[in-house]
Amino acid sequence: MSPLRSLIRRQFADQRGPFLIGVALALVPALCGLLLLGLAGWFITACAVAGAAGLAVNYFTPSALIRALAIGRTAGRYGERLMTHDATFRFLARLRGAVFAGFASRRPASAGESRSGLRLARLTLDIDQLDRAYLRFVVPLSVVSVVLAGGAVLAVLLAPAALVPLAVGVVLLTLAARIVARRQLATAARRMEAAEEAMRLRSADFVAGRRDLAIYGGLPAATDAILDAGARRARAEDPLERAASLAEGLVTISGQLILAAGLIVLVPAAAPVAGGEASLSAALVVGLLLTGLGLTEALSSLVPGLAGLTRTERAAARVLPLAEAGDAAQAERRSAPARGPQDGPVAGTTLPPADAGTMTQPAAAGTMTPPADAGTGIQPALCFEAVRFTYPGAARPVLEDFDLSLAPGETVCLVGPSGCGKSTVLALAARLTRPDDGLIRLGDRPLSTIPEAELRRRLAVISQKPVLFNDTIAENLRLAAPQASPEALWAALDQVGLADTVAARPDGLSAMLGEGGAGLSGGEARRLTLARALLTRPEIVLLDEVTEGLDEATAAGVLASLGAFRSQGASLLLISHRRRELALADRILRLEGGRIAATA
Ligand SMILES: Nc1ncnc2c1ncn2[C@@H]1O[C@H](COP(=O)(O)OP(=O)(O)OP(=O)(O)O)[C@@H](O)[C@H]1O
Repeated sequence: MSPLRSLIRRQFADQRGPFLIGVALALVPALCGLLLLGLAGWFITACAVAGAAGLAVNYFTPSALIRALAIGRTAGRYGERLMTHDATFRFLARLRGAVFAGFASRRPASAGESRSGLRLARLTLDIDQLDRAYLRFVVPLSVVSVVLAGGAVLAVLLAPAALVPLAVGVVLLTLAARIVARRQLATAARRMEAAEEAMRLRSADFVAGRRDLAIYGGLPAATDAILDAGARRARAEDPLERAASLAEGLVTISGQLILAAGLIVLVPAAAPVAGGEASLSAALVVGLLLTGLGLTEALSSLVPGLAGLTRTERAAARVLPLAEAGDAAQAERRSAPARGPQDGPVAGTTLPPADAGTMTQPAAAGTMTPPADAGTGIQPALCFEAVRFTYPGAARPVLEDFDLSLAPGETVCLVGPSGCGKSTVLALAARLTRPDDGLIRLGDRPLSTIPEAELRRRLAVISQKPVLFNDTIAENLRLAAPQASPEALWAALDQVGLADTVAARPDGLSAMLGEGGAGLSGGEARRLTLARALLTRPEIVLLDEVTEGLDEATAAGVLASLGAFRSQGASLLLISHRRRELALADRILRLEGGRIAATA
């Protein structure tokens, strides 16, 4: 099934009632418009004929009908817009949820997947494009089909000869649809999207790197690169625009042919037959001809939908597989509470106390409880067993036969030369990527079997680039714990030494942060992410060079905040080269050649 058809089917299944009511309501203004034109034509002609013949004419009833049709057309259009747009936006809102759930559930291409922001921007644009399928294609096509079917019935009843131009008109409409759905246009649309992507990427690079570009004299070349992508976009758009114009022309010609069908029916009927009256009055003929003119207007409503068809189809082809993956992920999440005890704690259940040293969770069915650490007899909080990991396309694995064990409440610092795989260890522990071989356990369960929501609650990742959003301090904190009370937020801020700073702001917790946490210093931003993580009382905290780029005093403040996790009983796995972090560690592990080479 074509992506467009799948999309329409999905919307129909999602919004069955509003979908059909929208189409039915769209018929009201179309039919009122047609009747209005016809009645007005008839009325004016009838008045002129009556005036010329000196006859009286009842103009109250037609005037009232004209007014009623005008009101009906306006009200119908309002109702139709309300219903069709509401149905579409509700459908898109649900689709967005499924698409982003699908996006989130994908296996990351690699730990360092880049440009995901731009990919999301593309996806957002794609979803916006999908409103056209129903609003600009299904609704006008349904109206035109009903009106043409009505015209065909009239032709059969009044003059079958009129079916010929009517049929030619329909053939031309089909041709117009075929022209815009041509395969070559899909290629042009692909080129246009590639050029748009290049424009967006180059513009983003231009904005992010404008200072370096200015220093090294690269501004003109960067500007030319953006303009070049713009020119490529314009060239790719050309065939699409030409096809749209051709389709518009064909729709107009088919409208004229349908008008010709009207003339074939009406003109002979207006001619007086031998020895008698004409079967249709002149006024009625003018009225019906104007109705035919109105029909050409209805046909032209198809043009925008036809012109955007290729892009809508391509957008649907990209979005729908993600939406299906999202449906599956959401269904899995919904069914999670119904699972048996073999899956361990599920989202919403209370976790064991943060003192992981006393954890006594049952083992997952089918998985053996791993032996406790032979030396201490304590179950490790996090454990890598013979893990191998290779980046896609890389010649050699980064980690090979890699073992690591982190005891409950322990702080371990991972050191090693640049590129030896330290960040990869954190990415694997956070399940941002998965090992090729070997096993990673969180407590007594394989990491791969832990439901996503539970994993994110039990394990926090804090990187050297704090991720903060353009929102209030409270909402930035509640990202981790949406139900957290203001008291809990203040307590977390207090634990990282930020409570006084936030309290000093006029808006306190409601103070807005700019993009990326603008409005906070580097140290404050890092401490805010620590406070956010504290709210979930994680068992494991993974920290990647958290004091990088901070001066000694600020770094000391951030490191002091880590004590709050330790007092909650959490295990800390740090990556750092700095003496100040090493001093915190219970153990220092040196990673070299894909495995732990030394322990201190
Ligand atoms: N997304 C990726 N795709 C392919 N190779 C990658 C990717 N990310 C990292 N690598 C490679 O894997 C190796 C390990 O990278 P990693 O970032 O884990 O090292 P690191 O020890 O954290 O380095 P640093 O101390 O410089 O941050 C490096 O050789 C790096 O080039």
